[in-house]
Amino acid sequence: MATYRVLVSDPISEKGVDALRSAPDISVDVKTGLSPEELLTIIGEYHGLVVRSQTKVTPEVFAAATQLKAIGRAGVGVDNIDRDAATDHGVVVMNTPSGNTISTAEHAFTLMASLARNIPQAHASVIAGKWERKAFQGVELFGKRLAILGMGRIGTEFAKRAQAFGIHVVAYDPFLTAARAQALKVELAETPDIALTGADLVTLHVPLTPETKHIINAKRLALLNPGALVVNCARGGLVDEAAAKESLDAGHLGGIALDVYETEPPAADFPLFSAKKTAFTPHLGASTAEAQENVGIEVAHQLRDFFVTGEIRNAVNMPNLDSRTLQSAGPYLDLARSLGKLLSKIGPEQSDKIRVSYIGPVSEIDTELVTRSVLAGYLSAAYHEAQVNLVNAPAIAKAHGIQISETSSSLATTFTDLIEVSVVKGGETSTVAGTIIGKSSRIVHIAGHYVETNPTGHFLFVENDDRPGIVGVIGSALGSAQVNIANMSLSRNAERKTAVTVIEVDEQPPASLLELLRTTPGILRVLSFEL
Ligand SMILES: NC(=O)C1=CN([C@@H]2O[C@H](COP(=O)(O)OP(=O)(O)OC[C@H]3O[C@@H](n4cnc5c(N)ncnc54)[C@H](O)[C@@H]3O)[C@@H](O)[C@H]2O)C=CC1
Ligand SMILES: O=C(O)C(=O)COP(=O)(O)O
Repeated sequence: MATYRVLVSDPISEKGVDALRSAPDISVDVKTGLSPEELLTIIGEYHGLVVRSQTKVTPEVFAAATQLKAIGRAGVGVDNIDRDAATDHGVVVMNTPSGNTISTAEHAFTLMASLARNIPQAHASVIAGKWERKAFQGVELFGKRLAILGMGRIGTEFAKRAQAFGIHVVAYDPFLTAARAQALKVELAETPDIALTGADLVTLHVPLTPETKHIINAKRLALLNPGALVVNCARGGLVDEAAAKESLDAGHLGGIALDVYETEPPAADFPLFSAKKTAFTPHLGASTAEAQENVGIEVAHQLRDFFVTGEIRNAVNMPNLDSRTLQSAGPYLDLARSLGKLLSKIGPEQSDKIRVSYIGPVSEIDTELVTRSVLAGYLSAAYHEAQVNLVNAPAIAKAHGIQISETSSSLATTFTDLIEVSVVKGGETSTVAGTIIGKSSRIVHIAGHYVETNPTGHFLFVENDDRPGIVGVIGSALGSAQVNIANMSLSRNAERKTAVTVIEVDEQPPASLLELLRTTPGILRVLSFEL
C-alpha cells in the first residue's frame, strides 16, 4: 500500500499520470468529471490533488480533505482554488507557470486574426452552402495599434507575434519597467486608460483579481478606436460582458473574441452569442498536445518531489523550497523548529511577539522559511497546533495575535552562524539560540546561559542556586531512577548567582524523579521535555 494517494480530478496528459505512477510510494487515481458532492465524499482519502481549471477547490473541499498536503495545478491560473483556505489548512498549492505560455499566446493571436478576417462567420456561411465574399470583408492587422494589458509570460509572447505582423504594441503592466519595455520594443503605458486610448486591438493577459475584475468596462471600451477588436484569453470576469454587448450593438466595438467566460460554460442565452462579429472557443488556450504534455509532466514531477524529497517548486502560497534551497536551508529548518519548541518549554506560556535574529552566513539563505519553521515548532508545542506546518505557520501565529519580527546581520559574533529567537509576553522575554558547526546543529544559549547541547532528544533542564553539590544530587537521582545521561551541559550566570544544567537523557525521566529534584533545596526550576 503506497504511503501517498494522489487524485487527478481533471484530465492531464497520460505522460503526466505515468510520471506520478512511477514515483515510489505514490498511488494515483484518475477520476475526472466528479460532481462537487462526489469530490467532497472522496477527497478525505487523498494526500495530493491534481487539477486544471475545472475542479473547484472550495473551503468545503479543504474542510473535508483531512489528509491533503499538496495541490498541483497543471496550468497557470489558480483562481479555482481557494488560496486562503489552502493556506489555513497547511496545503501547499503549486502551479506550472510556463508550460502553456506559447500555446495560449498562439491561441489568443489566432482569435485576433480570426476576428479581423471574420473566419468563424465565413466558415459557417460556406458550409451552409453560401458564397458571400462581400459580407466578410475584413481588416488588416498590419499598422494597427494594439494594447496589451498584462506583459507577463503570455503577454510578452503575444507582443512578439504582433510585432512580426507589423503591429504597434502598447503595454500596460504595473511591473513592466521602462528598460524592459525598451528591450521588448513596446511602448510603455503608465495606466490602462493610456494603453487603451486610440487602440485598434486589445488583448488581455492578466490574472483575475479584485483589481482586474472588469478591467474592460463600458468607460474603457469608449476609449478604443471605433471598430476595435478585443480578445480575452486570460480569465472570464476581466471583461464586463454586458458592456461589451452594448458597445457591439451600438456599433462602437468592432468585434470580440472570448476563450474564457464569467460563467463556464456560458448559458445558452449568453447575450454575446447574438452579437455579429464574435469568435468563441471553450477555454482552449492551453489545449494543445505540447502544452498538456509540458504541464502534465511538470506537475507530476513537482508533486512527486514534494512527497519524496520535500521539495516545493512553483508554490503560490509559500516560499519555494527547491533542491538547492532544501540543501542549504534544511539543517537550519530543523534547528529552528527545535528552537521554537524549546522556547515553548522554557519561556512564558503564550506570547505577544516572536523575534528572530539571523547573524552570520545564515542571514544569506531564505530566512523567511526558517522563521516559518521557528513558528511551526513554537505553535505546535505552545498552542498544541497539531496541523501547523511551513505553509500555515504565519497564518496561525496571526490568528493567535502573535507579531513576528525578523532581523538579519551578516556580521558574525561569538559563533559564525547564530539563530536567536525570543518570545515576548507582557514584560517577560525569553531567548534561546542555536548554531551549526560543520554538519552538527547545537543549541548554545538558553535563557541567559551559554550551553552546548543537541537540538533533538529528551531533556532535563534544571535551574539552581550556584553552589556546590547540586550536580552531584542531580547525577545520583538520575542514576537511582535508571535514567542514562547522554550529554550534560553546565552553565552559570555569575551576576544572578544561578546555574543551569541541561541534560540530554536516553529516556523520559519518571515523574517521581522530577518531584524529588523539585523539592531539593537550592533547585529553583526543573523541566522535562522532548525536542
Ligand atoms: N485561456 C487559457 O487556457 C489560459 C489562460 N491563462 C491565463 O492567462 C493569464 C496570464 O498568464 P501568464 O502570462 O502566464 O501569467 P504571468 O503571471 O506571467 O503574467 C501576468 C501579468 O499580469 C500582470 N498584472 C497583474 N495585475 C495587473 C493589472 N492590474 N494590470 C495589468 N497587468 C497586471 C502581472 O504583473 C504579470 O506580469 C492568467 O490569468 C492565466 O490564468 C493562462 C494559460 C492558459
Ligand atoms: O493555465 C491556465 O490558467 C488555464 O486557464 C488553462 O486551463 P485548463 O488547464 O485548460 O483548464
